[in-house]
Amino acid sequence: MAAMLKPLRILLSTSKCPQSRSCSRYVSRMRYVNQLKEDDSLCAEALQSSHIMLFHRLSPLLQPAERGTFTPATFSSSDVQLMLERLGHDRCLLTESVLVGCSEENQAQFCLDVGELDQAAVEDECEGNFVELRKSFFLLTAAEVPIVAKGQALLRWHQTNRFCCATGQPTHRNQAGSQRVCRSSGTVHYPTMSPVVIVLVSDGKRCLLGRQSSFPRGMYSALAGFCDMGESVEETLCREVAEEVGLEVDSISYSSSQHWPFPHSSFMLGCHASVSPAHTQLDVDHTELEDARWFSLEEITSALQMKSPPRRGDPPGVWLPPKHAIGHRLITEWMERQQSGERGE
Ligand SMILES: NC(=O)C1=CN([C@@H]2O[C@H](COP(=O)(O)OP(=O)(O)OC[C@H]3O[C@@H](n4cnc5c(N)ncnc54)[C@H](OP(=O)(O)O)[C@@H]3O)[C@@H](O)[C@H]2O)C=CC1
Ligand SMILES: [Mg+2]
Repeated sequence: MAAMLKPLRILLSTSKCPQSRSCSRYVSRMRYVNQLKEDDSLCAEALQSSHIMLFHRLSPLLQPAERGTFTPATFSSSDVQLMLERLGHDRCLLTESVLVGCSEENQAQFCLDVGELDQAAVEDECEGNFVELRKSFFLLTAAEVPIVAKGQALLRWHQTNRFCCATGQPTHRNQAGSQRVCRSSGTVHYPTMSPVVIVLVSDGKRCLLGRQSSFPRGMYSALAGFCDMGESVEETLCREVAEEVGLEVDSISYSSSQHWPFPHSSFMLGCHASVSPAHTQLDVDHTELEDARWFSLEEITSALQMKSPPRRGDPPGVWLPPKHAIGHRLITEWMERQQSGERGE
């Protein structure tokens, strides 16, 4: 029987706001990660005693956790090296790991794609399953999603940027995987994200959601659109709302942001916007959206309570984005504001 890899149960930590925790620990962690990005030999040393999350063709390895939940499987680098040897693979694959952060205990965290290995054999060794990233978003906690999304996005970037777009020559990564260099021109390439504005429009009593034909059945979300070159967030927001539903917004407020790995790393800037209750007639661009409509507070409240998407044969119901998506956060914020406004009246 194959020797099983013993998973490490560690607290996955992403960067936290300096004011929210002990400042000095946060500062030392951030500086350590920065050093690892800049110093290849320090990073190679850190890799030898690091924690590693595994992916197979960009799907993260998950293991069952308490009460029917799942968690990203994390292993020591020596266990990963032993597994690579047992499966007849070169230990060198380990150096293709990408740095994703560092634990509260200053232990470097890496992600490695073992797509060259037999998927079932790795799953057997590790007592877990590789789960497609979108699906894994429904299984993981809010603390685990960002680091898994970051790991997948970085691994994808390396897989698709092996050649310099200016010279056509191969590019070479640094040990942390935070950049690739074209040695023939000296150009340094960094991982990129496309800025996207996502906006929840309200007329004071209702909020506006749309759906693309590619969304799962019954799912509606806030309007979103990529920023054009040279645009500000405000300009993108006004243009997208005008293009997609034919409305002019009166006011805008920023909510929060999120890295979104689908389909190719967007940087989502989440906003609320209001339109005049006198100008709410929609003129939907059906080349962009299959449907868009206004939703009452009651409709949103009951849609947020749905635990699973509508199945085939169920009565048509509205399904909102998963709880880790910024679209979900904007809708929840709007609902809470409406409820507190109502209570205050
Ligand atoms: N996290 C969340 O809650 C949500 C996230 N999103 C994400 O927001 C993103 C943008 O939303 P969407 O409504 O599709 O955007 P848009 O309304 O801008 O429409 C998408 C189209 O814009 C064009 N486009 C322009 N710039 C880019 C670029 N940099 N990358 C890709 N396409 C571009 C493409 O057209 P063409 O193919 O004709 O060139 C594409 O089909 C999506 O990737 C989606 O995953 C959306 C909703 C919720
Ligand atoms: Mg759009």
